[in-house]
Amino acid sequence: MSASQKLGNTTFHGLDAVRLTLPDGSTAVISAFGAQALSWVPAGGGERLYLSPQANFGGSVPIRGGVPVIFPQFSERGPLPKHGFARTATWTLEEWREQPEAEEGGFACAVYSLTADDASRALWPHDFRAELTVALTRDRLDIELEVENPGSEPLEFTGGLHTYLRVKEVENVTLTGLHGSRRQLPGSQETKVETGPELMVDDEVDQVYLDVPRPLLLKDGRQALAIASEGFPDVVVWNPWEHRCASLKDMPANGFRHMLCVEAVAVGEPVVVAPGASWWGRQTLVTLDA
Ligand SMILES: O=P(O)(O)OC[C@H]1O[C@@H](O)[C@H](O)[C@@H](O)[C@@H]1O
Repeated sequence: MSASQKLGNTTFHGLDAVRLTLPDGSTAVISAFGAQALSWVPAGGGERLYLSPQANFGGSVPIRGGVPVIFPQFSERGPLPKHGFARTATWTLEEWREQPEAEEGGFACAVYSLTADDASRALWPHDFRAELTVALTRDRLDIELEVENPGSEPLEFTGGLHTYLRVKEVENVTLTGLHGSRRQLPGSQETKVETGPELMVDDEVDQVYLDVPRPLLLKDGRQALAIASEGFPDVVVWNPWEHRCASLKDMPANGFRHMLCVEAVAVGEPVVVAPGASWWGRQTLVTLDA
């Protein structure tokens, strides 16, 4: 099955989207707007991505939740709009496939592309081709960003996958695997080694961890998630907590209780892609539920 001219096989809150389904009942939904995964439900389980009930699906502002693609600038660390322009661009759907007969319960994927155009060049005067692939297999979601440099100068960017994980109650969650990594202090280049054996969230957290060995493990009661990554050296952990959440128009007042962003990013050092070369980074989520 291929979608040639269409932007998906369904709509989601009015946006063109692809819904991937496996024979075991696992599903994922990805919108062409932002090439953003908006839902992932492994077989027999519940939703694992947080999508704000007040998210704006108008197609011009970022969607609060799922897995926004941050490119070519992380946050406000440069002159571009916050988190770059890829999350507010409509990507081209190159292909979607469902292979229910594939080994180990089937395979499904959707592939999107985004290339430089007049609008992107006005902000960022570079040629590029980005490809975002979302692959669904049993118990597992892989999201991969590939960036090609068709230009004649090196291409430099920061960015990543801003994954909003759904949790039952954030104060009861533990994130393991950051111990020993360097944590960048807010607003500075200084770093401190993380000494805690696991991260617990009981206040606003907005931290960049540099060169983090993977996988990480997120435990949420009887649910657990392994968070692996290749190509993205750094991790951002973000929860706005009560006060900042109240200032976000597209989050309900208690939204912060049900989400934790564990982002696979390249932030400490920009990615540099040589002319004619390409780079890729991937985040893999695997359910390990009891
Ligand atoms: O509200 P936005 O633009 O989606 O950003 C959300 C958060 O994204 C995180 O990645 C940043 O570290 C935070 O500083 C930021 O607040």
